[in-house]
Amino acid sequence: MTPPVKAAVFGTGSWGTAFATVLADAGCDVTLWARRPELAEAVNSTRTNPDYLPGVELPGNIRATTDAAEAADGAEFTVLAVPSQTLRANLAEWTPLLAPGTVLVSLMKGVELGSAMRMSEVIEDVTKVGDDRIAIVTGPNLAREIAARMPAAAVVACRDESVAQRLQTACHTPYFRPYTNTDVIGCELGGAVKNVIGLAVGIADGMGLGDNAKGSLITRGLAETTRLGLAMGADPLTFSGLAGLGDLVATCSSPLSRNHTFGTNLGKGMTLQETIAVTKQTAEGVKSCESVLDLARRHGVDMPITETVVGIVHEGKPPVVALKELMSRSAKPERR
Ligand SMILES: NC(=O)c1ccc[n+]([C@@H]2O[C@H](COP(=O)([O-])OP(=O)(O)OC[C@H]3O[C@@H](n4cnc5c(N)ncnc54)[C@H](O)[C@@H]3O)[C@@H](O)[C@H]2O)c1
Ligand SMILES: O=P(O)(O)OC[C@H](O)CO
Repeated sequence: MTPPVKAAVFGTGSWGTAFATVLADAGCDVTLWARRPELAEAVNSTRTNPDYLPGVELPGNIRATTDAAEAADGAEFTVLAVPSQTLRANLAEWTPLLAPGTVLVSLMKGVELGSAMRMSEVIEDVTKVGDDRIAIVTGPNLAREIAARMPAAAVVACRDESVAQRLQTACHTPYFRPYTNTDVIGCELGGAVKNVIGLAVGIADGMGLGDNAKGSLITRGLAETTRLGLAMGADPLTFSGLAGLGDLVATCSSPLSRNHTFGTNLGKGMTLQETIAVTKQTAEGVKSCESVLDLARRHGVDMPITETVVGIVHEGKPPVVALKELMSRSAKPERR
């Protein structure tokens, strides 16, 4: 009998823990790295993650540790599930510990501030591992639903399709259906920009603007994501798939989305500081809206919804003023 695939998951937050559950349910032997000893201890002794996924029973083949070397040892897949803006510093510590030949897997949906790098680019930059050994997982995957074993499809993307297929097998369960893709740029952009559009839709919901506004923002949000993707060499078809439309719909319609909820609070009139204070987990779009706009400018792409979100979140623009500006932009054909 072949031994189980060994996977390490760095990050014991909502998605790290939920994806560890997927891997374990698919038969992998999973080691979960946690920052805090009390959380690692709680995972091992109660088989739950009381801080991030209370009430969800974790499989027996997940073991938590705060020892990064122990987690990384022998892992065929090294999964990274930390906030996008801390990844570079985290990886600098973990790189010497990585198992030889391991495939690095990003679960993150953000763009680095300053460098405007996608997460796979940060991973390549820090570890010097080739892009044929860097994969991403993305799609409509709200952690709490996945942890409850509710059905979802996902995308596993890697430039090397055979690596994507290995990862697909390692995380395929009766409730989690991963599809492979080799368009890493498109898949990563879909995941990062949908958080920004999720903020915009949340703001509109909080302002009570209705479902036509929501449908319009989702569609025009996808249009500006696709424009950026095209300028960066992505396959435009990726954006009508799970990493694009699929994730946008889930994020923009679910109260479980942190980005959507963050936007809703702003739209209802909370200040940025008040909204941050009530947000306990990572809402990537809050920081990545600036790096996505940076990317758009570097590529000469117009992204009015992203620009509007940056205006509201980082420049103190009142949502009603931002709405008026967005609606009074010059008239144009839909496909431009
Ligand atoms: N939660 C979801 O439904 C979901 C689904 C798909 C993708 N994602 C993406 O996965 C990534 C992680 O999200 P999450 O939901 O697990 O976030 P989370 O806020 O639930 O957990 C973040 C984890 O990172 C750790 N962390 C925070 N600061 C750190 C630091 N400086 N160094 C090391 N670790 C640190 C926290 O302790 C926690 O374990 C994000 O990019 C998010 O967009 C989340
Ligand atoms: O909670 P959010 O807004 O980070 O969204 C979670 C996932 O990315 C949805 O696919």
